[in-house]
Amino acid sequence: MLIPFSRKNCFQLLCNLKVPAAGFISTVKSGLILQSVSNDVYQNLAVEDWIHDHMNLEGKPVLFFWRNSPSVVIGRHQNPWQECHLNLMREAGVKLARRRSGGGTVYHDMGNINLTFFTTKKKYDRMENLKLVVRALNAVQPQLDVQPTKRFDLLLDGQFKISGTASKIGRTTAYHHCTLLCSTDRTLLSSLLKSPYQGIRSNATASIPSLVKNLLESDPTLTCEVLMDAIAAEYAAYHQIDNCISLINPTDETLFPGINRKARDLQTWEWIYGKTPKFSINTSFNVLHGQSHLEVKVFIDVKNGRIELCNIEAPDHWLPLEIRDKLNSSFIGSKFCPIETTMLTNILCRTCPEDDDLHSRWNILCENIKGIM
Ligand SMILES: Nc1ncnc2c1ncn2[C@@H]1O[C@H](COP(=O)(O)OC(=O)CCCC[C@@H]2CCSS2)[C@@H](O)[C@H]1O
Repeated sequence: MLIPFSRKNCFQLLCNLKVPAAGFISTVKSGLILQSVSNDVYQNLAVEDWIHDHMNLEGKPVLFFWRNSPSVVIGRHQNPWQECHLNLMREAGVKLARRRSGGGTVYHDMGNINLTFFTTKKKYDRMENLKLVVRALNAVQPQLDVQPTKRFDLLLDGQFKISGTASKIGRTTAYHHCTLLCSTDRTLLSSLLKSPYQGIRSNATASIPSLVKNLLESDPTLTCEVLMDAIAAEYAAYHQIDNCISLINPTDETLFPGINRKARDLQTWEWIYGKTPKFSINTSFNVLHGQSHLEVKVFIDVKNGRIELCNIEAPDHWLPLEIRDKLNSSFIGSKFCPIETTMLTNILCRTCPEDDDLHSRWNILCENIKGIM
């Protein structure tokens, strides 16, 4: 990829600084346009946290561009089992991240641009930011019909969503972040954002699905680089700052002291799954027994991502009551997660009577339970 002159220039400027780089970041004069060199969703979300927590944005707004390798990003108060196809994501190596802002679930890949507009709380204005993006899009392609909606989405041709918005408002500073679909894999997007898990009840925020489209499908010249350059130019003109994009490395502790810790926190099971609002599952599956099918019912309550209550109901002749009771009680307190369940059920299985038939039923049951995680 060719780095435009303005980007390379700024990067060199940042690298050649004599003063500590963190000093540079926090002593910005009038505004700054940053772009991450990382495609790691946790590292990029950590940059947002860092700027939000450490920068004085008074009179110095910041625009941050970032792109990620394939990831699903859920809102702060969402339930990943309700929002996405976790099994498919594991198979396809797609990361799951929980962001600090509210709202719905989106899919990211290198064809999706994320924009974060950092301001003081007073200057926070999502519509103003979206209008700026629309002006930038129309500057490169005047024929594009893009409009912001009341929900702060951007719609192409009045019906296709090309951008979704979320925000975080702190005590003094705030950020508005949004996506921009340029050339994302739409097939993967829609298959990953469909939950196969049945019978979940919760008060978690639900996403609002839309028809989506990529800008590149309307005009093949609208690559991510072209779009970022156009938005940067519009932002620079609006804020009367240099049209210069500074490349930043989100693992650079000299620039962002403490940032790697923030990225690690965002990657923990406790944050991604453990912050899911309390939910319950009421489902069932059929198992083959001789020539007929039997129904196994499952009721599970999950709090902080851990099983608080478990009730597996199956006919006694298929699974003896004492074994079911053992399974139900040993699940309590464990993570609602297939890896932990595999470990737990393997250990428990060794305590079962040595009976091949029983072991095979046990395996069927455990595979089905893991299938709902
Ligand atoms: N990347 C992307 N861009 C736009 N729309 C998308 C995207 N991925 C999925 N969707 C569609 O939006 C809905 C969810 O819409 P919903 O309105 O529920 O949620 C959002 O829009 C949240 C936007 C969060 C933006 C943050 C910015 C940086 S980190 S993530 C989903 O079901 C799809 O139909």
